[in-house]
Amino acid sequence: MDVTPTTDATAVPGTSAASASAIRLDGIRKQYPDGTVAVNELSLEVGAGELVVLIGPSGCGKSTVLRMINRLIEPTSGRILLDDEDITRADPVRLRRRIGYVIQNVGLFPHQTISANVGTVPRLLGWSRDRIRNRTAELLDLVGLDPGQFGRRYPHELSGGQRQRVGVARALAADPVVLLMDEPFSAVDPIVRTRLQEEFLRLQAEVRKTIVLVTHDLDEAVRLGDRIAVLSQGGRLEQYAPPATLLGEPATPFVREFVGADRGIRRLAVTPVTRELLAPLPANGTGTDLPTVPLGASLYDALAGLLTAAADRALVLDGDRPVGVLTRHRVLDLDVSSAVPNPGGGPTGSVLHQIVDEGRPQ
Ligand SMILES: Nc1ncnc2c1ncn2[C@@H]1O[C@H](COP(=O)(O)OP(=O)(O)OP(=O)(O)O)[C@@H](O)[C@H]1O
Repeated sequence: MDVTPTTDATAVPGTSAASASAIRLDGIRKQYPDGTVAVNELSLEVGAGELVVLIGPSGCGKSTVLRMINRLIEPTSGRILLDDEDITRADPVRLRRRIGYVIQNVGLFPHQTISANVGTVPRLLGWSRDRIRNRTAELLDLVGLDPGQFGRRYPHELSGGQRQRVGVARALAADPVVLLMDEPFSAVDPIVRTRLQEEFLRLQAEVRKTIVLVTHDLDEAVRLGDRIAVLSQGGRLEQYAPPATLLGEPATPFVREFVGADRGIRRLAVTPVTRELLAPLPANGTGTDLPTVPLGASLYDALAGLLTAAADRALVLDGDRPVGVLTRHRVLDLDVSSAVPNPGGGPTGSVLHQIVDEGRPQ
């Protein structure tokens, strides 16, 4: 993706860290008129520039929380703050111009070109035509779509993945302080989805928006989230933690069950190979036939490399320099030793051992 960082946010606003706001949910509650309590007394803080994922079973109130932040749904009680500003009573229309919103299936206007779709909010804000044109081209570039090629097309002339990228570009158009994303990648097939997630992570590294993203997909949550909030019915916050903590130390039986049988494997995907895990290098001249793993790679990738090579040990490289040896058992034992007490009979590292040992070429 051709990414051009913007340093002067007043010239072409849009991609500066300064344009992200912290969010604080302070005891928010939503009771619908029929008596359903969708969210009960939820408090949550999201740092400026942080990507937080809300996850939980269907009907636990994820979308309600998201839509309370941009006031598409009015909280019954509680407060929502952007930085230190209480927005619970702010004008919702003006508020929504500061908050980008990306939904499943994007919701592009079918009879408008891609450029016109991306320029929707800037037009509402009364920007000049030149400024809108420049901004639209910049945003399309940023999400990996050539403005010359795609700007004049209509939504039906794009693939699902391309439309999803346009949705992200449109949400970023007026340099929102917050981006809300409700199942943004779920309408595309798994391969496109993974690619969009990777592109999105690169984009976020560039724009550093404060993002709250709702998903059903734990892998997506683990891949994208700086922190993950697990909700159970009634918008109850079960745990709010970085992915590795959530997988390694589920705080409640609900979370343990929710993160499921393969949490050991998922956890490996978010844990890097560090020097502390390494055995000393083999004696001079030996070990050159071992598979190699870069320092900092995920333990999951390291283990996959070991299994592919049918090897018990890999040489770990810092750049070109070998710095130690990672053994298969070290990876698996690490998972065992860090597993939480497991009275519910859920997964432990020993399950990992079993999966790996049974799946391994003899
Ligand atoms: N307008 C409404 N009136 C009454 N109840 C509602 C209304 N909208 C949502 N609910 C209920 O509030 C609860 C939370 O809904 P919400 O859409 O926030 O859940 P969710 O976690 O986003 O679900 P999903 O993952 O299935 O999209 C559900 O029990 C739902 O039935």
